[in-house]
Amino acid sequence: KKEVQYGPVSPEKRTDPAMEKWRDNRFGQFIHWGLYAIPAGYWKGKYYKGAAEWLKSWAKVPMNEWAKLAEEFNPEQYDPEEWASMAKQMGARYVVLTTKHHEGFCLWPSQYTDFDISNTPYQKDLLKPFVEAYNKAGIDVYFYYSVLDWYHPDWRYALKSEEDKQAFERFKTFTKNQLSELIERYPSVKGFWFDGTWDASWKASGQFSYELEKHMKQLKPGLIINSRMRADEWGSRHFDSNGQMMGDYASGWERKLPTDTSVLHNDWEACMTVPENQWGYHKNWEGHVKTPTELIEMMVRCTALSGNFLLNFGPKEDGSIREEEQLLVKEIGNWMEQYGNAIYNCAYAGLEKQDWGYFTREPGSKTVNMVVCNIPVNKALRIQLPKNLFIQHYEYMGKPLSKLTLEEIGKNEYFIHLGKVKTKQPFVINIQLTSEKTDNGLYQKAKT
Ligand SMILES: C[C@@H]1N[C@@H](C(=O)NCc2ccccc2)[C@H](O)[C@@H]1O
Repeated sequence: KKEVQYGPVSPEKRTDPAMEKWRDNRFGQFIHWGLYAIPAGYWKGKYYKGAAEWLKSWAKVPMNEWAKLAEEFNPEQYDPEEWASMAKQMGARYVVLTTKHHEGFCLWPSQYTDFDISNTPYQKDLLKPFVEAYNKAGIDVYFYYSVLDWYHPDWRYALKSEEDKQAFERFKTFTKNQLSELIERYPSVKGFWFDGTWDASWKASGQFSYELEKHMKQLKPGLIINSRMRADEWGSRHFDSNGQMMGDYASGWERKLPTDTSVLHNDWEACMTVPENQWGYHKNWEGHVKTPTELIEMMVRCTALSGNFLLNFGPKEDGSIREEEQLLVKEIGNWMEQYGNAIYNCAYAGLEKQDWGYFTREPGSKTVNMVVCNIPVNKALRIQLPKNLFIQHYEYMGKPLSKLTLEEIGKNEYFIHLGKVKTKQPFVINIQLTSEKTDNGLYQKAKT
């Protein structure tokens, strides 16, 4: 065991209402919006296949040239009410918006930099109407904030000299000032999604990130901060040198999902792109674009392992939403309308995973949701229950797709026979579990 002075600020599994709401939300909308949406993956007529919000890096654009984009930023079609209504239609219960990405451009008028929305043709604060619109829609607002800042003269990747250290001290003060400003200007914000914290300079600032987390939580009690914000004084990130999570949920799951129950120890969230790797708007998506069904299945997998799923949108420079993303709003929204109760407030059900899909359960409920993503060729869904549990009842959630029958095939082992079922989307079957072996559903057919 190492002596860690600047490790966790809050307990690993907070039980306060704000954190309980974070867990209950389960499904969030990520929004990456900034100057990078203007070039949208192209620079001087050349196509860059890398992530569009990193175009400055791929095209090796000097900052004074990149910063000129601010002179063009004028999103006439920006309508946060429309964005909020789409998010609500999709069934997202929280949103995470990039207030400042690695480029350093701020969507709000910050008193600590001139590289912000006030120095664009648009001029007005983009954040205030966004927060109001989403809160009005009943959606919790979180701010993404990149520590890494390509614009700020005092940013340093590493602290190699006394000059570096002095510059980075100024940068840390700037960072603390901006974060305090965001909390003071937008007090209904529920939390922060930190990014851009992988460089040596931040890994050498464990005590600072510890004190910054404390400071922010003093400014706003209940604030929720992701593990990616933190390093400890030994340079360990997300988890301190003794393996204790720092921050309120593990946020290392970027474009990848966990595959086993080892994640259950902490709250966690996976963030996901629709194409293989684009967060900011790119004019031409290359390669595989995930279908609504694929994304629904990812969301279900997260819920089944007690985690949140954060699906990314990249609005265009004018504030409009691309076709592919509008389709997701509609398709995922339809699914959530029917089956959202298998996601919201739900978590790991404690049952052995089966090939046909996922179990989810609202903690404490007798009802287990079986989310079927792969219908077996024998049309039978295998269930293996712990020895003291039996199936008391079973039925489709929502619209019945066929006549279900239950067969006991072994010790606490069952098949639910689907019969003839035709569907294009995952569907849900609810089972009621009981601990006494009464008419455990087997005799259900006898009643009808
Ligand atoms: C949430 C995403 N994180 C940003 C990113 O830079 N990811 C790439 C990356 C991930 C891990 C280590 C270094 C770089 C992307 O631009 C998105 O904002």
